[in-house]
Amino acid sequence: MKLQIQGVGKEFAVRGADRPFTALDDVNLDVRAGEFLTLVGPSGCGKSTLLDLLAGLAVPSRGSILLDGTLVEGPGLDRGVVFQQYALFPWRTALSNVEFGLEAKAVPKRERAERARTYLELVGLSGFEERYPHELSGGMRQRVAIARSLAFDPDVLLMDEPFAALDAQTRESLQEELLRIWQRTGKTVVFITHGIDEAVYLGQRVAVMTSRPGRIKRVLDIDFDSREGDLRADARFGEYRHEVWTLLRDEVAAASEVVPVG
Ligand SMILES: Nc1ncnc2c1ncn2[C@@H]1O[C@H](COP(=O)(O)OP(=O)(O)OP(=O)(O)O)[C@@H](O)[C@H]1O
Repeated sequence: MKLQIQGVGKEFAVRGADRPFTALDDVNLDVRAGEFLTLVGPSGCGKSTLLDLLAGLAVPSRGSILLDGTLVEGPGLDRGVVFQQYALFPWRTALSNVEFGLEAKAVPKRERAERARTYLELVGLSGFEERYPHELSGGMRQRVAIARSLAFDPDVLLMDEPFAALDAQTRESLQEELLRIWQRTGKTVVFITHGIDEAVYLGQRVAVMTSRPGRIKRVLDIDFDSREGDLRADARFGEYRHEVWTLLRDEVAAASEVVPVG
């Protein structure tokens, strides 16, 4: 197993409330090496909280997270994180943004530039190396962010709604590219999304979360004969989509009934 999430809970202190708020409660999930797992759930169910825990940006209140059998205790270069907002350095060019992670790994300067070029090419951005973030479109910036997280060659990619801010067409082409990159590199990917189509299209498994507190409600295997061609036109795509939709509908209804503590 690449990642093991075992009995994980996360509480937050809430101003003015005498009890803490339970964002995650007893989350159990294993992610296999080389797997593409998507995570869906109603708004506020704790998806980003769970990703922060996997990234080591926060610590669980209960339970543990293991990466290759070792307890995750902080961020590390074995995990690359891509957020919804591009989080690029505005004063650095695309190339220099991608080189950033390599500086942390003490890769020599010449090799850094070469590797950064290779990854920019992989995400379809050859010719844009010297552009600054403000000179790139939203989709291009997100490609740079992906190239940056791939460049230092992490085993695991953690992605928090990376395509949510993009228009439908750009999103679809980036989804396709991400699948291609995943197939080529064999990374383990955990991908959070609001989109049911996106979850079914990208994931080999889709984990559906419950609302408040967040738990894993069900993990569905998405089993297409082949990932070539137009998956969305496959009859089974519609069936999986409906299954996830039904699981989510109950949770969204439950979430809207609950009055938040504090
Ligand atoms: N630092 C914090 N302090 C207090 N509460 C927090 C904190 N971070 C998150 N929460 C609460 O924990 C719950 C889960 O938040 P989280 O951002 O993980 O949800 P999400 O599923 O990613 O939501 P969305 O889909 O809307 O992005 C929310 O109710 C949120 O208000």
